[in-house]
Amino acid sequence: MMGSGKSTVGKLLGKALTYPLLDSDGLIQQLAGQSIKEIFETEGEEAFRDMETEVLQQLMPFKACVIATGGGVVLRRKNWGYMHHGVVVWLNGSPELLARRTSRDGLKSRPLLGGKADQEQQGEDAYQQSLERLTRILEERKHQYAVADVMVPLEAGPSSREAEAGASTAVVTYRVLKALKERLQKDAQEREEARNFEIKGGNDVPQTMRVMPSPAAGATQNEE
Ligand SMILES: Nc1ncnc2c1ncn2[C@@H]1O[C@H](COP(=O)(O)OP(=O)(O)OP(=O)(O)O)[C@@H](O)[C@H]1O
Ligand SMILES: O=C(O)C1=C[C@@H](O)[C@@H](O)[C@H](O)C1
Repeated sequence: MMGSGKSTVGKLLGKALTYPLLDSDGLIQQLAGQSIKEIFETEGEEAFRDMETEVLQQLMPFKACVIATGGGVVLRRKNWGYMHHGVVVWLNGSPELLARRTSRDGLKSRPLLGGKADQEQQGEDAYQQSLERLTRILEERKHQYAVADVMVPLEAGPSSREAEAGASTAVVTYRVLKALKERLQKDAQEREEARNFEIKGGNDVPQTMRVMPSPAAGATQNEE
């Protein structure tokens, strides 16, 4: 989602893993020679989504890297085919937290939050507008985000002094690393268990697994 910290956390995660960070929004802007806001305005959202899918496809063969995708990448089934080549992380923050961050940054560069190109909105109005849109978008997408391999909450503990801003980037990055490790260990364990299956019941092939003559063959025999 917008403002969840994909670029910020992605950078720190890349450092911790010594992997490069590839940012799909950044690559689209470089290739198009336009900002995301301009692409939405001149070519429309569908054209932007096509570019996003194209960039994702190009990034698919890369291994040992962190990819920060745009938040709308979950919308196309085809994109999941590409994303499942890696481990997909959902940075899950409340609309209130995301609205605080995006409205503080200004909405100008975020077309889906209704930023106006000619006028920067900040303060309470920008917060309310951002909150309303983020709440709707998250509601629409939450089932798609839930397909991610790993979900990491962005909220800080209730007693924390950071409650308003959410957990710090360092804490979120630590949570991502921990969740990734647990997920990869669980996958490895499941693979190991699947490999060690046992065949019970001696050498006899169960009735249900025997190769039976096809009904068509039977019909031919009866006709003779
Ligand atoms: N853990 C954090 N604590 C406080 N502020 C944060 C944290 N993570 C990100 N931010 C701030 O939130 C804003 C959005 O972060 P960032 O640009 O990394 O998000 P994004 O998910 O890449 O956003 P978008 O998809 O809209 O480009 C930035 O101002 C960033 O400094
Ligand atoms: O959530 C979204 O649909 C978007 C998120 C941003 O990263 C950009 O990819 C773009 O503004 C759209």
